[in-house]
Amino acid sequence: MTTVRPGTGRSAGHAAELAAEQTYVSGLYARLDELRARTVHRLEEQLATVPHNPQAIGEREAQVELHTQRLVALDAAESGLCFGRLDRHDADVPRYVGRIGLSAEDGDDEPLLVDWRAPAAQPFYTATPLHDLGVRRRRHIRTRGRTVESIADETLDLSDPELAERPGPAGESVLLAALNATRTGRMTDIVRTIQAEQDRIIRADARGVLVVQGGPGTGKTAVALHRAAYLLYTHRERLARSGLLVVGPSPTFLRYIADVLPSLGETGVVLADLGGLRPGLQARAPERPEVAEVKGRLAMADVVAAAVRIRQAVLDAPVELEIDGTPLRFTKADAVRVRSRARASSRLHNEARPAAARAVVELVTRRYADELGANVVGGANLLGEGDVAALRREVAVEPAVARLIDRLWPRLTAEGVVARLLSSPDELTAATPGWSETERALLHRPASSPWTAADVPLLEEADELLGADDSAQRAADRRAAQRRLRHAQETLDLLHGSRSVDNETEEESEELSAGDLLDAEGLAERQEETDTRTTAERAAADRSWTYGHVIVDEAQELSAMAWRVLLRRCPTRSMTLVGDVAQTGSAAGAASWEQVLTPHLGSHWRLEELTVNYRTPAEIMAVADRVLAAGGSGGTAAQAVRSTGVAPWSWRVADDELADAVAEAAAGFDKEEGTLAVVVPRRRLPEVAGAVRARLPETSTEGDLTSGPAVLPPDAVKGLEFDSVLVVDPAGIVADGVRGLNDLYVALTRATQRLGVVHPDEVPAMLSGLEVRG
Ligand SMILES: Nc1ncnc2c1ncn2[C@@H]1O[C@H](COP(=O)(O)OP(=O)(O)OP(=O)(O)O)[C@@H](O)[C@H]1O
Repeated sequence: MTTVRPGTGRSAGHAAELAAEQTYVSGLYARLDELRARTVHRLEEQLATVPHNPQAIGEREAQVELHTQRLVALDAAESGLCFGRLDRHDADVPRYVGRIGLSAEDGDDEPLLVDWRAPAAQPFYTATPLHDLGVRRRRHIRTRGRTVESIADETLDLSDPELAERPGPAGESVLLAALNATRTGRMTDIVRTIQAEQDRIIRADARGVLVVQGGPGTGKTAVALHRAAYLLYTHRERLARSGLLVVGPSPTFLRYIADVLPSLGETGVVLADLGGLRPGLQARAPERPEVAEVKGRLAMADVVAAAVRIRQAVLDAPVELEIDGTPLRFTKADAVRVRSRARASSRLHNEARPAAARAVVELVTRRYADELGANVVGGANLLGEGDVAALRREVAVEPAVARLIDRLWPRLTAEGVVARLLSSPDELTAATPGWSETERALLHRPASSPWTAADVPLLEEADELLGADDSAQRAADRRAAQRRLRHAQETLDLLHGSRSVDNETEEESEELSAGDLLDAEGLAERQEETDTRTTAERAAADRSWTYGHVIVDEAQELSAMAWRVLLRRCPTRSMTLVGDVAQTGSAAGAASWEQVLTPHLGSHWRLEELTVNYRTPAEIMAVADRVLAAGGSGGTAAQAVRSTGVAPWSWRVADDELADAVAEAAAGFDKEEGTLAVVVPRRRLPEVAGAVRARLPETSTEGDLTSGPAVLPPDAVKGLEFDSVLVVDPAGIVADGVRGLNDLYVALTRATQRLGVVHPDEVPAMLSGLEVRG
């Protein structure tokens, strides 16, 4: 395939330039088709092979996975394959920038297309007239399908007289077009318009903890996701093995961002919110903020540890046992001895259970031997070592002894420990010395209560303390391995025996048999089951998995206990944490990054800031900034990059007419104008959602943002955005939240175009500048 590169086009007219770019872009698509066809062919070949042993199955699965990934990346690149071009001082041919890298078959020096993540593409995002990085001209190419619709040039070399005829903020207009586009309810990628301050963060060193602080709409989420794609590209091999985890604040938010990485050709990332982080559990029950705050305190680590220790019991009274008709007494002092020995044997409860069991069996055996071997005339015990060993075996299988072991040192699960702790007032009191009754009452709940997100760190903490008594599993694994080895040896013997030594010619004796190539151990290994799941699938299913990189969005919301969970998942501390301390809604969350990170990381983290708000128009930011100034905590407001000329409005209605008024206001938004969110204090949610749904049946409250208006409480809109936002009862939002002003700030800053406020009382003073509707 040949690809025509258009000339630099200094004298060509615009139409000719456009036509030349079309030819080039068509060439790129032809190459994409070629690669896709080749990949499909390879995939089909692999799928057609019939592997004959587990190792071959593993190899085939790996190949299938490789080609599938490649195909996903090629498919993802279809829309907007090429979006930029750099003309450079020192090169004759232009450099094209796009969603993936493409090279010509013959390995042309300059690739046909440079992946946006490659170092060679960076000047597309960062070159300026002052620091042109060797770039004369930057061209933005807009395509629809495979057709080049427009080109827009930016001149960086102002001394070039020809280029100087066409200076202008082309980059700005491309950006503004992207920002003004109607929203679909699903976040999209921003590869065409990444800004220089964002690019710096996306490409920052993967090592260490990077905190990205930025006001609303500064692109923190977008940057975090593009950084994930960048890291996967730059450290592909390492992260393919260890995996990358992206943590967001809620399932709705995860749905909202779910398309971004696949659209960048990356599918091997684990997305989770705190409630979904524990394999096999979806902790989704609602939680009162004050309860979540207590559960999130660092002190809960000690409480969970105490709850585990409480289960390592001693006896209130001696236990009477009878073994083969012989009565035996197991005393309180015996129980204390068992506990000391087990505690000394291991830090982890379940791993110490065999030691506890051994100690019980030993003590009972000694008592038993004392009874049976007692010399009636005094003097030494009459039983020999062999006799005692026989008694020990008898004791070990005695059901009453097994019950005693279970009582003194039960096998524990995290769910069992935490459920009992939270539902038992006695255990709560014992595990929380020095706490107030009010605090204990907040923790207390019925035994059968469903799990909440704030419970997840407690469960994970318990798991850390429990470990697993995997002695039975290890013994079973050993037996299975021995069986495989025996079987492999027999197979090899059979193969060897089938060669008749007498008839062996010289040539035949030179032939290698399976036995020559492989010993029994090698063959046994091949027969082991091969895990054919992808890294992401394995990581998501394994609570002890440690990731190569962890990205946390809305990181300000996490409690101290949640940080412990995430830091355990990333022992290398290669992490990107993005958030805004001015948007913290949860009481357990951060008022400042120092406050939340110092206990875990000391000063081992670095801070970057994003300063431009790409979402919220200046008219709305002016309102939101007044809320921030009125006492929203921490953070810095970001400068709005555009204004719409549309004034935000407020509408005062009677309290008992509020729901209907909101429904009327919601119906007043034109569907053509994109998505609408109605943000309501939680206590008014049912009433308002009911009224809006009665008027607009497509209304959602479940977090599906792609259909009709979404009626949501303030905590659920964190991280999201909508073309229009109706904030209902702002004073109620402030009064309800633990950090109510922050909640109101978040609600106001979700809008990309229009904002309305419907309120039952006087509008709060800080919102008094709104255009009044009557
Ligand atoms: N460089 C960019 N080009 C185009 N759009 C951008 C750019 N940066 C940000 N945006 C858009 O601005 C909006 C806000 O971005 P994002 O949600 O990432 O901000 P945020 O800082 O996470 O906001 P918040 O903290 O308020 O949730 C999104 O629609 C995003 O696509």
